[in-house]
Amino acid sequence: MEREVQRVRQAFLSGRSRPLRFRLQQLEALRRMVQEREKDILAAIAADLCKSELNAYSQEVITVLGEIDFMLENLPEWVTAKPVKKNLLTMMDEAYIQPQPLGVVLIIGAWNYPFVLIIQPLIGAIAAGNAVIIKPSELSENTAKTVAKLLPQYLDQDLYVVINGGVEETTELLKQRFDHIFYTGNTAVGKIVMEAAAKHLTPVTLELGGKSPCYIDKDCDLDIVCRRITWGKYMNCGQTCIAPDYILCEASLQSQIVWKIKETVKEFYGENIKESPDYERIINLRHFKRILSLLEGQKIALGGETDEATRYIAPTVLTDVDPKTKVMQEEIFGPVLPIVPVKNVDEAIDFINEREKPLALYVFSHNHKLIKRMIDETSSGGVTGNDVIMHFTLNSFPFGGVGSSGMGAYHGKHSFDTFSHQRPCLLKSLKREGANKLRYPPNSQSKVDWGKFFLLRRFNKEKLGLLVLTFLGIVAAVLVKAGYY
Ligand SMILES: NC(=O)c1ccc[n+]([C@@H]2O[C@H](COP(=O)([O-])OP(=O)(O)OC[C@H]3O[C@@H](n4cnc5c(N)ncnc54)[C@H](O)[C@@H]3O)[C@@H](O)[C@H]2O)c1
Ligand SMILES: CC(C)=CCC/C(C)=C/CC/C(C)=C/C=O
Repeated sequence: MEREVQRVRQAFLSGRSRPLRFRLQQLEALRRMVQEREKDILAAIAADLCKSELNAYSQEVITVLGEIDFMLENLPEWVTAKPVKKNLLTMMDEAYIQPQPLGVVLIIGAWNYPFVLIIQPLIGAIAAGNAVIIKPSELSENTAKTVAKLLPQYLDQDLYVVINGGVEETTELLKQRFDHIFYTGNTAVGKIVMEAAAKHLTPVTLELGGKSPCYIDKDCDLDIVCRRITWGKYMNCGQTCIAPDYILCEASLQSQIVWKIKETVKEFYGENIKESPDYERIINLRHFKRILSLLEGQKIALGGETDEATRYIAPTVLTDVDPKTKVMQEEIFGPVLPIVPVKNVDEAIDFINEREKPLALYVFSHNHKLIKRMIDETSSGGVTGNDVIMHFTLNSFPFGGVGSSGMGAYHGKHSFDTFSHQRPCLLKSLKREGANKLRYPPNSQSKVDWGKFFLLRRFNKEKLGLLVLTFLGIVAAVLVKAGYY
């Protein structure tokens, strides 16, 4: 492991990942890989998650292709140095911010969207000029193997390396020194990753999970609300980090919500859900049993049918759920939707704020003010009003959690920034030493006064004013040089 990381570091130190042209070439090669090997990629995802190729394409491949195109279009602008505002002391100097790669980045992926969750951060890391080690999830082993086979056929083999393995290999990997670790997965392992990173003072991005609430106001169109929630909750069989985890609403809305979700489930997946190509399965038996245990003692208003042999759990809704029960204590990550009755929006806001900060928050209402209030008075990684999931699709948004749902963010320019160091560069001349004397010892009251003038005074930005100030600066420099101070 150590040798492998060392090999990638040597490749980074060769400097070849840095030129813009190289980054663009690698991103184009990655796009070619996705386009030419689409069938292999879709087959692998399908095998891992019992997902139709159409769904794998729309949920994972489109996102990746969109992200690559966005990078190719914008990267030339992002990599250029950006001049910054100057003060009177640096007026004649060159001051700019130069984004630079961090070095060797480790990307650890999760199994539930096994392709996009490693390739989307990879795109950002390549765009920012880094070398990358990718550790896909061992639970989605078909995608892990496919990515390990395909990447070296298209990308630089020393700069971008896939290492497959489970807990043992990841633990070994985490002992190595990286310049950034980007981890996607559960919060408990997030803490392990952060602890390992702390040993080398390595910065981390943690894309974690949580219980994302969904508040339904009585002033809304329940048909549309329930269709959107059904889509977001049961997509990927509920195994989506930003799926609505539970519903908060007035008790009287529950029966209508159950009825409308039932109708929508029929519309989406037909009479025999097990035969629908659009309904996936639970990733493994451990998760299957974990999800079943959440149903114990609950009032099942819809679904509840299961089949252990195929790890099938029907789209399920629970009503009148007691917040103290197990289903409300952990992220569900399966097709089970509890409804917790609350009296009103005030109680919903308190309910959300009494718990860990979620990765996403959803609120449905015709009342725009109520939506704004919910946003103002709560915290979550992201929010979508009157829909679910959709904030994920906008790459102008930073995607990430807050508090226990994660730290840092990515997508589009945010990925580029995450994997870059914004290096401040000030280039002075060895001339104009007169003005510099102001800061050299021995100090004096008049030097302090000039220092205050140069550094603390706020001026309006009119050009004329600046000219006057520059003139004053020159006079001060001349006076200092001539020894008047
Ligand atoms: N925020 C996001 O973008 C996002 C996306 C997907 C999933 N998630 C969250 O991830 C969770 C589901 O994923 P998961 O954690 O079951 O995925 P997982 O089991 O695939 O684990 C994630 C990664 O952590 C590694 N890992 C597991 N145990 C480890 C250990 N002890 N030490 C070191 N590494 C270890 C695995 O090898 C894997 O690569 C949910 O909580 C979900 O909300 C978040
Ligand atoms: C809008 C469509 C068709 C797809 C969105 C795909 C999606 C929800 C991807 C999720 C990726 C992600 C961060 C998953 C977390 O578990």
